Amino acid sequence: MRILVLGAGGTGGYFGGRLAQAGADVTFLVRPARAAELDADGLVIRSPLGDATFPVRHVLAENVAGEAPFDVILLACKAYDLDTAIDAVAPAMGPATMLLPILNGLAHYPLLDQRFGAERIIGGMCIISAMKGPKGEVLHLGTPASVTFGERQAGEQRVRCEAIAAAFAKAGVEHTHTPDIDGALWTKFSFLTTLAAATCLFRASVGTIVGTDDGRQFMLDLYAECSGVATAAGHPVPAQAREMAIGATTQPGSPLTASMLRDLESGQRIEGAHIVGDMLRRARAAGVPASLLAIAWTHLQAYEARRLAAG
Ligand SMILES: NC(=O)C1=CN([C@@H]2O[C@H](COP(=O)(O)OP(=O)(O)OC[C@H]3O[C@@H](n4cnc5c(N)ncnc54)[C@H](OP(=O)(O)O)[C@@H]3O)[C@@H](O)[C@H]2O)C=CC1
Ligand SMILES: CC(C)(CO)C(=O)C(=O)O
Repeated sequence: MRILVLGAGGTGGYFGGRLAQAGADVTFLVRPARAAELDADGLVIRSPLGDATFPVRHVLAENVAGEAPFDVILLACKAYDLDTAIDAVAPAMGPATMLLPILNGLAHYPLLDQRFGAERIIGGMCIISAMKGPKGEVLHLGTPASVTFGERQAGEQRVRCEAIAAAFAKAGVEHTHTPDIDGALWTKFSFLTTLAAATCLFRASVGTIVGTDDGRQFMLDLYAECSGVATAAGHPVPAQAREMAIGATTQPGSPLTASMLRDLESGQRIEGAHIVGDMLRRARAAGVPASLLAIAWTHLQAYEARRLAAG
C-alpha cells in the first residue's frame, strides 16, 4: 500500500513516521522549509514510546503528480491550511486513492467531499499530544498515541480501512477501525471543543481550572453545551465516553490542556473557527443553548484580531 502523508508536523510526523519506521511505503508531502529540515536531519521522533531518527522519502507539491498514484493520503494539516493542502494533494489523487483526514473538528468533511467525492473520503481522527520542536523534531508529549478511522460509505472504503488497520498494526500503532466513525468524530469533537474552549479561555490546565471556586461547574456546563449539540445532530455521546470526557475535563490536578492552547500561547494561528466557532454555529442552528461557547468563541476571535493587528 502506497501512503502519502501531507504534513510532517506533530501528528503527520508521528503517525506517518511510525508507519515509515515499520517499513511501510510512505512519502511525506511537505513545503520547502520542512523538506530542508528532513534532508538535513531525517525525521526525528522524540517519544516516551521510543525515540527514532531515520531518513524519509518526501516530495514537494509541484512534483507530487510524478509520484502518484497513492492508495491512501493521510491529511495531517491544521484547519487553517486546508485550502492549500487540498490543492497540494489534488494531483496525487488517482482514481482509486482514498483520503484519510486526522484533523480535529468536522468542518473539513464537506470541503473534502465536494472536491474529491465523498466516496473517497474516509473518516478519521487521532488522540495524541504532539508538536514540532524548534529543530524540526517531532515531540510526542505523554503516552497516548492512537488513530481511529472508519468507512463513511460501505464498499471500497471498508476494504481500504482494513488495509490501513493492517499497516498500523504492523507499525505497532494503537488504532481502531470503527463501524461508527460519525459517532466517534462527534464524541471527540464535543470533548475536544470543551477542552480547547476552556483551557484557552483561562490559559490554564484542567487541574488549575477545576481548582477554582466555580471551575468544575463551568466545565460541566460547557461539556453539556457541546454534547447537547452532538445529541441534536443525531450522535449522542455514549454513556461510557461521556463519563470519560467528564472525568478528563474535571480531574483535580490534571495537567491536561488542548493543543490549541499550545498554539495560542506561542502566538501562532489557531483552529478556533474550525472547532469552537463551528460548534457554536451548529448549536445555534439546532437551537441548543450555548452561552459559554459564545464567550469562548468571542475570546478566540479577540485573540486572532490582536494577533493580526500586531502583524
Ligand atoms: N498536535 C496534537 O497534539 C494534535 C493535533 N490534532 C489535530 O491534527 C491536525 C494537525 O495538527 P498538527 O499535526 O499538530 O499540526 P502541525 O502544525 O504540527 O503540522 C501540520 C503540518 O502540515 C503542514 N502543511 C500545512 N499545509 C501544507 C501544505 N499546503 N503542503 C504541505 N504541508 C503543509 C505544515 O507544514 P509547515 O511545516 O511547512 O508549516 C505542518 O508541518 C489539526 O487539526 C490538530 O487539531 C489532533 C490531535 C492532537
Ligand atoms: C484532546 C487532544 C489532547 C487529544 O488528542 C487533542 O486532540 C488536542 O489537544 O488537540
